[in-house]
Amino acid sequence: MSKVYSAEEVAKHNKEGDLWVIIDAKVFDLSKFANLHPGGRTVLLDEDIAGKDATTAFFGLHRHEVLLIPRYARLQIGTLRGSKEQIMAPKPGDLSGVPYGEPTWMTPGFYSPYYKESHRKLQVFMRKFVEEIVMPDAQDREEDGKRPSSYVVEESAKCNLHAMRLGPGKHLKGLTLAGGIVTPEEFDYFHELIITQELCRIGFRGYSDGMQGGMVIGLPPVLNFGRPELKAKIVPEVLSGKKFICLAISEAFAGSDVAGLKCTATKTPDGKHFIVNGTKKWITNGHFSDYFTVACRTDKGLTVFLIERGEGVETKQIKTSYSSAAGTAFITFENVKVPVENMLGPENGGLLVVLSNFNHERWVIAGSSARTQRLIVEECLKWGHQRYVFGKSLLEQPVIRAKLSKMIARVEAIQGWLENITYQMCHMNYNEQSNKLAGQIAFFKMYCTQTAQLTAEDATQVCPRTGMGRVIEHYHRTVPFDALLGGAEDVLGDLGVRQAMRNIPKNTKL
Ligand code: HEM
Repeated sequence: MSKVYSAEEVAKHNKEGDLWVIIDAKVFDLSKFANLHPGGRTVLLDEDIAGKDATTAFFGLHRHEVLLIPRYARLQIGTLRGSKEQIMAPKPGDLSGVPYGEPTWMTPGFYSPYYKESHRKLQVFMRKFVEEIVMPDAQDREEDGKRPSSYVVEESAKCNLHAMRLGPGKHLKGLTLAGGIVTPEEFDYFHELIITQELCRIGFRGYSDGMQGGMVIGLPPVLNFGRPELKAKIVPEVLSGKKFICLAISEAFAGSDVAGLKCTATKTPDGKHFIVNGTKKWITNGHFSDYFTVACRTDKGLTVFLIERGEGVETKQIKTSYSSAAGTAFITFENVKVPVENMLGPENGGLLVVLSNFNHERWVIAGSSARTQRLIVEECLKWGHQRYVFGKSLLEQPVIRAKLSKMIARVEAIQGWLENITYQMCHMNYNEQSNKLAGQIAFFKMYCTQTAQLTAEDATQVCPRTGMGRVIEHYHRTVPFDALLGGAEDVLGDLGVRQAMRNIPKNTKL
């Protein structure tokens, strides 16, 4: 491996059965691999490749990570005399050096009024955590479609990541967060935003949801509306990663229209239980959840219950076009006996419980969308820089630059808006947020998911969809989901305008 070869020596190995190439000052023996090469044997035997420096050709067709995979890295037999490796793999935790690859607050030489020392330290912690613990598992689970490994769940629990993902609040009390980088008292929405944005850098939408996406929306009703005894049992089990929870509202019959739900809960004559019957559909994490936060129709309205997996509860995995790692399920409840103590909030007062966490959920989805769009911009800039057509890099082509200009402008605009909303959230109590920010957040999420779809379209014009473009392909395939989750785009836009209508002073005239 440490052997040094001259270009002349390498050039002698230029035929079938005896085939060497140089890639970035490294010499590879592809004699046996040629027959196994996914891109075929003939391309390697080309007179410009066999025995030659194939660096430009290689990076025009492969991601750098191909060379880091052990079975391929082993093909290296030495290095080229007088040359030095130029292309370095990023180390876990590294920031991207690509312009616009990171939000400005993380870009050297830029300033921000929002982020303190603890935010910066948490960002560094999360980047390493994601790249060392989450990313390898995400890649494997994307291949086999299984749920995130228990190892990732346990490591997340060790640093109280599950608890931090629920945002600031009493549930953090007494916990050591990220090894003590931030205290529960100072933990704010910017800390949570950093966690959300670092997690979605893995670029696998379904896996991200599989990582307790159900908990982020299913546990808050328990925290905010559950009886103390129920909370004392369930919250620690879920935050320690021992048990899983999901939010089960939508049905085949009704999605955004929560008033149209058909799943029923009927009180037993002794008043001690409810009997739940009905179905739920598209429930993130439902397939592997132990607990279900379920909205049911009761005699005079809607009531939310915490239902434990057990007799009468069946879950079936739904095949989605994003990933089975999310455990998206169809659930049936058949004569499920639920104690009244498991009611979350008042009987027939479930609508408020369902609506109570929507702003937070939408803000989380929009924050992920903003960061994933940036990842796509970074992918396209890298690709445009390394891919050569008609003798020039793609970035030297004006049509490609025109696409990128729109993508970059959008991604910078949404991060700026996001940070403004987050700052308001840090300074407003729950009621103020509901009154003043519901419209802002609705518009913001609508705008994020609309721009995300434009960015997905633009990116597919810049970058191929498989191999080099696997991140773009996945993005293009999964991006429409965000436009629906937490409220469909058009419904949100309308909600924002209706909130503005309510607040126009009566005496206002042109
Ligand atoms: C160490 C050397 C090499 C290794 C380990 C390697 C490995 C791979 C792998 C794993 C793929 C599947 C697609 C992907 O994952 O990106 C691939 C595809 C391909 N490779 Fe290579 N390769 C090597 C060298 C080369 C060279 C020198 C060429 C020169 C032309 C080449 C041409 C191609 C082509 C044309 C494809 C198909 C690309 C596509 O479908 O978009 N490979 N290679």
